Amino acid sequence: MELKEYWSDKGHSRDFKLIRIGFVAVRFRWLVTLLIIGIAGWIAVDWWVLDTAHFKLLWKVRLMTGVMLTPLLPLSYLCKLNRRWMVLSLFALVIILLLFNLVSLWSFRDVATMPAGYVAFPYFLLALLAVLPLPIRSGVRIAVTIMVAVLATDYWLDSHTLNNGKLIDRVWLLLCFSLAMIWVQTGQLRMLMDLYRESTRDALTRLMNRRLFMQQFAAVRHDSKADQPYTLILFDLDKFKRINDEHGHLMGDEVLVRVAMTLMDIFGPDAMVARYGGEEFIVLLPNTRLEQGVRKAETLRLAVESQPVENPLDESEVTVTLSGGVVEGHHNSDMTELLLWVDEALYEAKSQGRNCVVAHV
Ligand SMILES: Nc1nc2c(ncn2[C@@H]2O[C@H](COP(=O)(O)OP(=O)(O)OP(=O)(O)O)[C@@H](O)[C@H]2O)c(=O)[nH]1
Repeated sequence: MELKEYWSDKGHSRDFKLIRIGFVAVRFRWLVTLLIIGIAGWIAVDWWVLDTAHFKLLWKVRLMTGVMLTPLLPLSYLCKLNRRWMVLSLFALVIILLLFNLVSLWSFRDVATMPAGYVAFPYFLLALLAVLPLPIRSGVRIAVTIMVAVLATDYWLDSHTLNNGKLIDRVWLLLCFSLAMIWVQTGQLRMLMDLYRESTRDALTRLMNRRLFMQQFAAVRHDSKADQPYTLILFDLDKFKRINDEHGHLMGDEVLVRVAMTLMDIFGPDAMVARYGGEEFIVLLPNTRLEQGVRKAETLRLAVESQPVENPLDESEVTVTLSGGVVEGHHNSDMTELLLWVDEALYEAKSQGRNCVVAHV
């Protein structure tokens, strides 16, 4: 995992972004529910520990905060669909809670006599936000917003000076909590990413699996413009059963891994390469015409044929060949039909004696 994957979600795949946002939305909803209950429920503690005049002011502030937080519950369902909504909801949550903190601290007037539980709210908030699997950049933004707001509140309510021991203690403690929050958030992001990779990658070749490929295929088809065709190529290793039978399954596995690496080398990062089935590989080339797709498929076929695979056990070598079918798709093409046609083209290549590429026209 690269550092930039932790830093921001820019490099994340569209599919993973949606999954992460869905995950954040559910946790966000629970967080808001917990805060509404907790902030309103604390009225009982206020009644117990505060004098009547103070209590009469603070219970209204608590109820008002609960009311302001409530619209975030339905908003969390929109977050699931769109990153902007998620950012907006998180921002609204932090601002409402910082306002609550400001009014609650202001209501004490004399900061020196304030009970510890009330001063601890910003730390509690940082701890709660750690449950969200956010990239470091988002965590830093949240931490900076909370830190600036808390220090400004302190400055305004307390001594009106920045040269004050208590303020330095506050900064130090806020920094520690912020770092802990970012550390836990990144850990959650990493866990989510690992789980996602395990569920979308083929265990042997590390190519994307069929499930993810079909999602990506649907997305490319949906996004492609009328004048931007894409090409689908289906490859199948020739007489692969014989390799397994004559050289063992370990060698068969080695062949699959080597072919997967050659596929990645030839088609590059813009193509979507997946293991479609046992010894079948599928490639989607966005913004590519049929002739270009056929040329690329030929390049791959020649590369595989010219690179014998070494047996990891006895260092003998096996020459492998594959056949391919190619089809061109458009934004209004039917996915099932395209898959059927590419399969027919591959079948035709097998019928023509294997080790060749056939285009569906
Ligand atoms: N080693 C290994 N073999 C696999 C794997 N997945 C599928 N196979 C084998 O792939 C073989 C596919 O054989 P067939 O479908 O008969 O096709 P073929 O021998 O390639 O013949 P043609 O496709 O007609 O050229 C079977 O023997 C499967 O056991 C795998 O992950 N590892």
